[in-house]
Amino acid sequence: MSLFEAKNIVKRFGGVAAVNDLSFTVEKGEILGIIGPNGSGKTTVFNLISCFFPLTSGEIHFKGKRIDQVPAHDICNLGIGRTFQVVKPLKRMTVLENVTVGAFLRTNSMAKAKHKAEEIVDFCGLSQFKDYEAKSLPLALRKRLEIARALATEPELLMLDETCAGLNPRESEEAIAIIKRIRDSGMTIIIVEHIMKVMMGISDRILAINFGSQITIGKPQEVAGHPEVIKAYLGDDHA
Ligand SMILES: Nc1ncnc2c1ncn2[C@@H]1O[C@H](COP(=O)(O)OP(=O)(O)OP(=O)(O)O)[C@@H](O)[C@H]1O
Repeated sequence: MSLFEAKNIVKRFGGVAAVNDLSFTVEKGEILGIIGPNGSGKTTVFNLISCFFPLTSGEIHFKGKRIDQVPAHDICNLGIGRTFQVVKPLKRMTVLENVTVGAFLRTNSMAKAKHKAEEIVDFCGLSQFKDYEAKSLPLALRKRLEIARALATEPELLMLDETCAGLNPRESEEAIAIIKRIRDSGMTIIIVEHIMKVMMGISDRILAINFGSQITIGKPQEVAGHPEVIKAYLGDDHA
């Protein structure tokens, strides 16, 4: 049984099918990358998985249970963590406090939550900033904090939405190094990134979508060479 399964999921906003009959699985320990041009439905897929929006039709299963009817605030409890394309830290709290809030999902003990948060802050390379207010951090560190907050909830499936967007090449490399460390810890990840090189290097499989529908799914090399993927990214002349 797959850890995660989306079955024929559809999301319509008025007349627009943002996600149109997508089906895919994610195996335990796997990294699935989702690629597609702007507006192709990647963030909507994340919002459907985290029950931010109700499905128009289809089903979502996690650990063998149907979860698409679960209230959004319970999704994290079930073991699905996510970051947002637009980062949303608790601005007036420090880095450590932000991560501690996440850790409270799994414990009522302040000491245990703080200990867990310290470990994760360290893992994400944020130790020297742990007493900084979140609002004072530059974007690259706020993005790292976003990952740390999600990790603190001890997810079994982590969804990373454009962690490298807005970062310069050096900051992107640092973010990728953290994502690789998370991968090496055995975490199951669904990742959306615009930088193809990042997606090729980090994903076990890639799901390519356009207009909310699947173009293809498979190993990174196969997907990158697929004529429809090349066409979606570069236009007809290159396919
Ligand atoms: N809340 C909403 N209401 C109406 N339409 C929406 C909503 N959210 C997304 N859409 C539409 O659904 C489609 C898919 O958008 P989505 O943000 O999922 O794409 P994306 O692949 O994540 O784009 P990007 O790469 O630019 O972040 C777009 O046409 C978008 O305008």
